[in-house]
Amino acid sequence: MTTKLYKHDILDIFAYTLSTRQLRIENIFGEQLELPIYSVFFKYFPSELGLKIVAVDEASPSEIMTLFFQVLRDVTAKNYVEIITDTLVVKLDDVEVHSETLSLPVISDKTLLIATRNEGKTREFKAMFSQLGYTVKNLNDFPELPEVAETGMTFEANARLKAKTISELTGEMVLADDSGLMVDILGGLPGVWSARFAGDHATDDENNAKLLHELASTAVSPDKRKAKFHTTLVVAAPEKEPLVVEGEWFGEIGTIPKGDDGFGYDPLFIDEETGRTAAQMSLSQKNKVSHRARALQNLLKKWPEWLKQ
Ligand SMILES: O=P(O)(O)OP(=O)(O)OP(=O)(O)OC[C@H]1O[C@@H](n2cnc3c(O)ncnc32)[C@H](O)[C@@H]1O
Ligand SMILES: [Mg+2]
Repeated sequence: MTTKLYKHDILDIFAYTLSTRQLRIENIFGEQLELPIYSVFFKYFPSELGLKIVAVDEASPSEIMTLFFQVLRDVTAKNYVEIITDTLVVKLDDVEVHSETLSLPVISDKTLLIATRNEGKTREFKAMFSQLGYTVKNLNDFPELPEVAETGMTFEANARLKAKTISELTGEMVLADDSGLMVDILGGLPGVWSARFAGDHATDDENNAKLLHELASTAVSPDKRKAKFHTTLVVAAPEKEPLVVEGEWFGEIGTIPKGDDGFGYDPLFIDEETGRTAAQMSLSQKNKVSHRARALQNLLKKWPEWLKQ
Protein backbone atom coordinates (compact mmCIF):
# COMPACT_ATOMS: atom_id res chain seq x y z
CA MET A 1 0.00 0.00 0.00
CA THR A 2 1.48 3.38 -0.90
CA THR A 3 0.55 6.60 0.84
CA LYS A 4 1.34 9.89 -0.85
CA LEU A 5 2.74 12.72 1.28
CA TYR A 6 1.68 16.15 0.09
CA LYS A 7 2.81 19.67 0.85
CA HIS A 8 0.84 20.10 4.04
CA ASP A 9 2.17 16.74 5.25
CA ILE A 10 5.72 17.93 4.67
CA LEU A 11 4.89 21.20 6.37
CA ASP A 12 3.62 19.26 9.38
CA ILE A 13 6.71 17.09 9.17
CA PHE A 14 8.95 20.12 9.36
CA ALA A 15 6.93 21.44 12.24
CA TYR A 16 7.46 18.07 13.90
CA THR A 17 10.57 16.72 15.64
CA LEU A 18 12.88 19.57 14.71
CA SER A 19 14.89 20.90 17.59
CA THR A 20 17.38 23.27 19.19
CA ARG A 21 17.44 26.33 16.92
CA GLN A 22 14.93 29.13 16.31
CA LEU A 23 13.67 30.22 12.93
CA ARG A 24 11.20 33.01 12.18
CA ILE A 25 8.59 31.48 9.91
CA GLU A 26 5.75 33.45 8.28
CA ASN A 27 2.96 31.33 6.85
CA ILE A 28 1.09 32.37 3.68
CA PHE A 29 -1.18 34.54 5.86
CA GLY A 30 1.82 36.54 7.08
CA GLU A 31 1.50 35.09 10.58
CA GLN A 32 4.88 34.79 12.34
CA LEU A 33 5.58 31.33 13.70
CA GLU A 34 8.49 30.82 16.04
CA LEU A 35 9.41 27.18 15.51
CA PRO A 36 12.23 25.19 17.08
CA ILE A 37 14.08 23.92 14.06
CA TYR A 38 17.49 22.79 12.89
CA SER A 39 19.82 25.62 11.90
CA VAL A 40 19.06 25.14 8.22
CA PHE A 41 18.51 27.66 5.44
CA PHE A 42 15.42 26.52 3.53
CA LYS A 43 16.03 28.18 0.20
CA TYR A 44 14.30 25.23 -1.50
CA PHE A 45 11.04 25.41 0.35
CA PRO A 46 9.38 28.86 0.50
CA SER A 47 7.51 28.84 -2.84
CA GLU A 48 6.54 25.16 -2.80
CA LEU A 49 5.25 25.13 0.73
CA GLY A 50 3.69 28.61 0.68
CA LEU A 51 6.07 29.67 3.43
CA LYS A 52 8.34 32.67 3.74
CA ILE A 53 11.19 31.43 5.89
CA VAL A 54 13.92 33.64 7.30
CA ALA A 55 16.71 31.48 8.66
CA VAL A 56 19.04 32.61 11.42
CA ASP A 57 21.70 30.20 10.28
CA GLU A 58 22.98 29.19 6.87
CA ALA A 59 23.40 25.56 5.84
CA SER A 60 24.04 23.80 2.57
CA PRO A 61 21.74 21.89 0.24
CA SER A 62 23.22 18.59 1.38
CA GLU A 63 22.50 19.49 5.01
CA ILE A 64 18.94 20.37 3.98
CA MET A 65 18.61 16.97 2.35
CA THR A 66 20.10 15.27 5.40
CA LEU A 67 17.61 17.13 7.58
CA PHE A 68 14.77 16.26 5.23
CA PHE A 69 15.47 12.53 5.37
CA GLN A 70 16.14 12.69 9.10
CA VAL A 71 12.76 14.34 9.63
CA LEU A 72 11.00 11.85 7.37
CA ARG A 73 12.64 9.03 9.27
CA ASP A 74 11.64 10.57 12.61
CA VAL A 75 8.05 10.96 11.49
CA THR A 76 7.61 7.70 9.70
CA ALA A 77 9.92 5.82 12.10
CA LYS A 78 11.21 4.09 9.00
CA ASN A 79 14.38 4.28 7.03
CA TYR A 80 13.99 5.17 3.38
CA VAL A 81 14.94 2.16 1.36
CA GLU A 82 15.85 3.70 -1.94
CA ILE A 83 16.22 6.96 -3.75
CA ILE A 84 15.28 6.89 -7.42
CA THR A 85 17.48 9.51 -9.00
CA ASP A 86 15.27 10.94 -11.75
CA THR A 87 12.49 12.62 -9.78
CA LEU A 88 13.57 11.97 -6.23
CA VAL A 89 10.89 9.47 -5.45
CA VAL A 90 11.82 8.48 -1.94
CA LYS A 91 10.22 5.20 -0.95
CA LEU A 92 9.73 4.95 2.80
CA ASP A 93 8.58 1.35 2.90
CA ASP A 94 4.91 2.22 2.42
CA VAL A 95 5.23 5.98 1.98
CA GLU A 96 6.10 7.60 -1.34
CA VAL A 97 7.16 11.25 -1.55
CA HIS A 98 7.04 12.63 -5.09
CA SER A 99 9.39 15.48 -5.85
CA GLU A 100 6.73 17.45 -7.78
CA THR A 101 5.14 18.17 -4.41
CA LEU A 102 8.44 19.52 -3.22
CA SER A 103 10.57 20.48 -6.25
CA LEU A 104 13.62 19.53 -4.24
CA PRO A 105 16.99 19.19 -5.95
CA VAL A 106 17.39 15.73 -7.45
CA ILE A 107 19.64 13.64 -5.30
CA SER A 108 21.49 10.82 -6.94
CA ASP A 109 22.50 7.53 -5.46
CA LYS A 110 26.07 8.06 -4.37
CA THR A 111 28.92 5.65 -3.84
CA LEU A 112 31.76 6.57 -1.55
CA LEU A 113 35.05 4.67 -1.69
CA ILE A 114 36.79 4.38 1.67
CA ALA A 115 40.54 3.73 1.27
CA THR A 116 40.62 1.03 3.92
CA ARG A 117 40.69 -2.74 4.17
CA ASN A 118 39.58 -2.58 7.81
CA GLU A 119 36.08 -4.04 7.92
CA GLY A 120 35.54 -2.75 11.48
CA LYS A 121 35.97 0.84 10.33
CA THR A 122 33.95 0.16 7.17
CA ARG A 123 31.00 -1.15 9.20
CA GLU A 124 30.97 2.11 11.15
CA PHE A 125 31.26 4.26 8.03
CA LYS A 126 28.47 2.29 6.31
CA ALA A 127 26.14 2.99 9.24
CA MET A 128 27.03 6.68 9.21
CA PHE A 129 26.92 7.33 5.45
CA SER A 130 23.84 5.23 4.66
CA GLN A 131 21.82 7.90 6.49
CA LEU A 132 23.04 10.38 3.89
CA GLY A 133 22.06 8.14 0.97
CA TYR A 134 25.62 7.01 0.29
CA THR A 135 26.64 3.45 -0.58
CA VAL A 136 30.04 2.74 0.96
CA LYS A 137 32.66 0.56 -0.72
CA ASN A 138 36.18 -0.21 0.53
CA LEU A 139 39.42 -1.56 -0.92
CA ASN A 140 38.31 -5.15 -0.36
CA ASP A 141 35.77 -4.51 -3.13
CA PHE A 142 38.69 -3.61 -5.43
CA PRO A 143 41.44 -6.22 -4.77
CA GLU A 144 43.34 -4.92 -7.81
CA LEU A 145 44.10 -1.69 -5.93
CA PRO A 146 47.45 -1.72 -4.10
CA GLU A 147 48.17 -1.62 -0.37
CA VAL A 148 49.33 1.92 0.49
CA ALA A 149 52.48 1.86 2.66
CA GLU A 150 51.84 4.02 5.72
CA THR A 151 55.24 5.70 5.80
CA GLY A 152 53.93 8.84 7.49
CA MET A 153 54.85 9.75 11.06
CA THR A 154 51.45 11.31 11.74
CA PHE A 155 47.81 10.25 11.34
CA GLU A 156 47.30 13.09 8.87
CA ALA A 157 50.29 12.12 6.74
CA ASN A 158 49.08 8.52 6.52
CA ALA A 159 45.47 9.47 5.82
CA ARG A 160 46.61 11.88 3.08
CA LEU A 161 48.76 9.13 1.58
CA LYS A 162 45.89 6.62 1.54
CA ALA A 163 43.28 9.06 0.19
CA LYS A 164 45.49 10.71 -2.46
CA THR A 165 46.99 7.46 -3.78
CA ILE A 166 43.62 5.72 -4.22
CA SER A 167 41.92 8.85 -5.58
CA GLU A 168 44.65 9.28 -8.22
CA LEU A 169 44.44 5.60 -9.19
CA THR A 170 40.63 5.53 -9.46
CA GLY A 171 39.85 9.14 -10.44
CA GLU A 172 37.17 9.00 -7.71
CA MET A 173 36.47 11.00 -4.56
CA VAL A 174 37.98 8.88 -1.76
CA LEU A 175 37.79 9.04 2.03
CA ALA A 176 40.67 7.68 4.13
CA ASP A 177 40.83 7.24 7.87
CA ASP A 178 44.05 6.90 9.79
CA SER A 179 43.40 6.26 13.43
CA GLY A 180 44.88 4.77 16.52
CA LEU A 181 45.07 4.53 20.27
CA MET A 182 47.31 6.92 22.21
CA VAL A 183 48.14 5.91 25.79
CA ASP A 184 49.40 8.73 28.03
CA ILE A 185 51.87 6.69 30.10
CA LEU A 186 53.33 5.20 26.89
CA GLY A 187 54.04 8.69 25.57
CA GLY A 188 51.16 8.45 23.09
CA LEU A 189 52.06 4.99 21.80
CA PRO A 190 50.97 2.93 19.94
CA GLY A 191 49.63 5.97 17.93
CA VAL A 192 50.23 5.58 14.20
CA TRP A 193 51.66 2.11 14.91
CA SER A 194 48.40 0.89 16.49
CA ALA A 195 47.72 -1.63 13.73
CA ARG A 196 51.29 -3.00 14.02
CA PHE A 197 51.86 -2.63 17.79
CA ALA A 198 52.59 -6.35 18.25
CA GLY A 199 54.28 -6.73 14.86
CA ASP A 200 53.65 -6.17 11.14
CA HIS A 201 50.77 -8.62 10.75
CA ALA A 202 49.52 -8.54 14.33
CA THR A 203 45.93 -9.48 15.04
CA ASP A 204 43.70 -7.37 17.27
CA ASP A 205 44.12 -9.96 20.06
CA GLU A 206 47.92 -9.79 19.78
CA ASN A 207 47.85 -5.98 19.88
CA ASN A 208 45.58 -6.05 22.93
CA ALA A 209 47.77 -8.57 24.70
CA LYS A 210 50.84 -6.42 24.08
CA LEU A 211 49.02 -3.35 25.39
CA LEU A 212 48.06 -5.17 28.60
CA HIS A 213 51.64 -6.39 28.99
CA GLU A 214 53.12 -2.90 28.45
CA LEU A 215 50.81 -1.44 31.12
CA ALA A 216 50.99 -4.31 33.60
CA SER A 217 54.36 -3.26 34.97
CA THR A 218 53.90 0.51 34.88
CA ALA A 219 50.29 1.48 35.23
CA VAL A 220 48.32 -0.16 37.97
CA SER A 221 45.99 2.64 39.09
CA PRO A 222 43.25 3.79 36.63
CA ASP A 223 44.56 7.38 36.54
CA LYS A 224 47.79 5.96 35.09
CA ARG A 225 45.86 4.24 32.28
CA LYS A 226 44.45 7.34 30.58
CA ALA A 227 44.21 7.07 26.80
CA LYS A 228 42.44 8.45 23.77
CA PHE A 229 41.47 7.25 20.34
CA HIS A 230 42.36 9.56 17.47
CA THR A 231 41.03 9.61 13.90
CA THR A 232 42.13 11.84 11.04
CA LEU A 233 39.86 11.71 7.98
CA VAL A 234 41.01 12.94 4.61
CA VAL A 235 38.77 13.29 1.55
CA ALA A 236 40.69 13.48 -1.73
CA ALA A 237 39.30 14.02 -5.22
CA PRO A 238 40.89 14.84 -8.57
CA GLU A 239 41.63 18.59 -9.08
CA LYS A 240 40.86 19.41 -5.44
CA GLU A 241 42.90 20.18 -2.35
CA PRO A 242 42.28 17.35 0.18
CA LEU A 243 39.84 18.03 3.05
CA VAL A 244 41.32 17.10 6.46
CA VAL A 245 39.38 16.73 9.74
CA GLU A 246 39.97 14.85 12.97
CA GLY A 247 38.21 13.59 16.10
CA GLU A 248 39.25 12.21 19.49
CA TRP A 249 37.63 10.04 22.16
CA PHE A 250 38.93 10.04 25.74
CA GLY A 251 38.96 7.15 28.16
CA GLU A 252 41.29 4.71 29.84
CA ILE A 253 42.67 1.23 29.29
CA GLY A 254 40.93 -1.58 31.15
CA THR A 255 42.75 -4.45 32.82
CA ILE A 256 40.66 -7.18 31.20
CA PRO A 257 38.98 -7.18 27.78
CA LYS A 258 35.19 -6.68 27.97
CA GLY A 259 32.48 -6.75 25.32
CA ASP A 260 32.01 -8.46 21.95
CA ASP A 261 31.16 -5.58 19.63
CA GLY A 262 33.51 -3.27 17.69
CA PHE A 263 37.06 -4.14 16.65
CA GLY A 264 40.75 -3.43 17.43
CA TYR A 265 41.35 -2.11 20.95
CA ASP A 266 37.62 -1.69 21.70
CA PRO A 267 37.51 -4.43 24.39
CA LEU A 268 40.15 -2.56 26.41
CA PHE A 269 39.06 1.06 25.78
CA ILE A 270 36.82 2.31 28.60
CA ASP A 271 34.74 5.34 27.62
CA GLU A 272 35.27 8.11 30.19
CA GLU A 273 31.57 9.08 30.13
CA THR A 274 29.88 5.73 30.61
CA GLY A 275 32.57 3.51 32.10
CA ARG A 276 31.77 0.92 29.44
CA THR A 277 34.30 -0.41 26.98
CA ALA A 278 33.81 0.49 23.31
CA ALA A 279 33.18 -3.21 22.69
CA GLN A 280 30.32 -3.15 25.21
CA MET A 281 28.58 -0.49 23.07
CA SER A 282 26.30 -1.20 20.11
CA LEU A 283 27.34 0.12 16.70
CA SER A 284 24.89 3.01 16.94
CA GLN A 285 25.98 3.87 20.49
CA LYS A 286 29.65 3.91 19.51
CA ASN A 287 28.80 5.87 16.34
CA LYS A 288 27.48 8.66 18.52
CA VAL A 289 30.57 9.18 20.70
CA SER A 290 33.66 7.72 19.00
CA HIS A 291 36.67 9.53 17.55
CA ARG A 292 35.43 8.45 14.09
CA ALA A 293 31.93 9.84 14.72
CA ARG A 294 33.35 13.14 15.96
CA ALA A 295 35.66 13.38 12.97
CA LEU A 296 32.71 12.69 10.66
CA GLN A 297 30.64 15.41 12.34
CA ASN A 298 33.50 17.81 11.64
CA LEU A 299 33.66 16.51 8.07
CA LEU A 300 29.93 17.06 7.43
CA LYS A 301 30.31 20.69 8.52
CA LYS A 302 33.08 21.35 5.98
CA TRP A 303 32.16 18.93 3.18
CA PRO A 304 29.45 20.97 1.41
CA GLU A 305 31.79 23.99 1.02
CA TRP A 306 34.66 21.72 -0.05
CA LEU A 307 32.45 20.06 -2.70
CA LYS A 308 31.84 23.47 -4.25
CA GLN A 309 35.64 24.05 -4.72
O1 LIG B 1 44.83 1.54 7.23
P1 LIG B 1 43.46 0.94 7.03
O2 LIG B 1 43.35 0.10 5.80
O3 LIG B 1 42.38 1.95 7.17
O4 LIG B 1 43.22 -0.11 8.23
P2 LIG B 1 44.08 -0.26 9.56
O5 LIG B 1 43.43 -1.27 10.42
O6 LIG B 1 45.51 -0.42 9.21
O7 LIG B 1 43.85 1.16 10.28
P3 LIG B 1 44.93 2.22 10.72
O8 LIG B 1 46.11 2.19 9.84
O9 LIG B 1 44.16 3.49 10.86
O10 LIG B 1 45.33 1.66 12.16
C1 LIG B 1 44.41 1.87 13.16
C2 LIG B 1 44.46 0.76 14.15
O11 LIG B 1 44.04 1.35 15.38
C3 LIG B 1 42.99 0.60 15.92
N1 LIG B 1 41.72 1.32 15.85
C4 LIG B 1 41.41 2.33 15.02
N2 LIG B 1 40.14 2.75 15.24
C5 LIG B 1 39.65 1.93 16.21
C6 LIG B 1 38.41 1.82 16.87
O12 LIG B 1 37.40 2.60 16.55
N3 LIG B 1 38.26 0.88 17.83
C7 LIG B 1 39.30 0.06 18.15
N4 LIG B 1 40.51 0.09 17.58
C8 LIG B 1 40.68 1.02 16.62
C9 LIG B 1 42.87 -0.67 15.11
O13 LIG B 1 43.66 -1.68 15.67
C10 LIG B 1 43.44 -0.29 13.76
O14 LIG B 1 44.02 -1.41 13.16
MG1 LIG C 1 46.55 1.02 8.26
